[in-house]
Amino acid sequence: MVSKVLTRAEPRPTGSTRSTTLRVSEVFASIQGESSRIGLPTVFVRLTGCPLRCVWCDTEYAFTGGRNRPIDELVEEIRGFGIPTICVTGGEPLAQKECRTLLRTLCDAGFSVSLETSGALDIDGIDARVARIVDLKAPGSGECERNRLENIALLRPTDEVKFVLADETDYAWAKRMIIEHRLGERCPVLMSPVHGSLDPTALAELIVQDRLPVRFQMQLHKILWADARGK
Ligand SMILES: C[S@@+](CC[C@H](N)C(=O)[O-])C[C@H]1O[C@@H](n2cnc3c(N)ncnc32)[C@H](O)[C@@H]1O
Ligand SMILES: Nc1nc2[nH]cc(C(=O)O)c2c(=O)[nH]1
Ligand code: SF4
Ligand SMILES: [Mg+2]
Repeated sequence: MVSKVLTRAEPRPTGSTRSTTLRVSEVFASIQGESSRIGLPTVFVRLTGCPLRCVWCDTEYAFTGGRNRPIDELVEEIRGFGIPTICVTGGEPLAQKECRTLLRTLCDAGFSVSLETSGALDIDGIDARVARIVDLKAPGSGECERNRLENIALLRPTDEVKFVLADETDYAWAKRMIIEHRLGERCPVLMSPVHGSLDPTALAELIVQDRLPVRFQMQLHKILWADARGK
């Protein structure tokens, strides 16, 4: 039998994840509370930092802090949960350019990966195996002018567009966006009330009344665990 003899260290593959780090706020297992994956046991990777300031953001603690973590160490921790479904979120995950390396590495490792992103950054070039959940920020968020409308043309059927609505003015805006950009023809469209702001029943009634081709959602984890961190 011929065995391979190593006489010197093998060169590292380019794009090594050993030296590549990401600033990470938290890693935890929970039930997916949003998107079409709602209800699935999921490992969440929350990256630190966000260039937006949505007035109703429920994750302000992720704007700062966290710690720098090598991607390979992060993937090992994720593997340790024994859950095949991963959600990379933040903060705004795409604000760190190495987020794309993490997404690819997780896909290569066989995980089913989704990404929660604000829609303010370029979603081009992200590994095609990732389900991109792209928010379109309504006026009530205070960040509407940050929407990167070029992202719409990049959406695939495996992605999702999401509207988080604070009031009926936001709803009317979202309805116009869906019609104007024919969003329903590109991918599933989600609509949620801002937690504690727009009455969920009122939103549900509007959707039925207008026959909107969207999926209504409420954040399942808040029904289960209120505003607990790491849930
Ligand atoms: C915390 S953000 C992180 C990912 C990315 N920055 C974004 O905005 O999509 C994750 C999701 O939570 C939603 N979210 C944040 N605060 C919320 C609230 N008070 N009520 C309902 N959804 C909220 C966001 O709209 C987004 O879809
Ligand atoms: N359970 C649970 N599901 C979620 N889906 C998306 C979340 C997020 O913060 O991006 C989230 C979250 O924070 N918790
Ligand atoms: S983009 Fe996401 S993380 Fe950033 S402020 Fe808005 S909801 Fe919060
Ligand atoms: Mg959350």
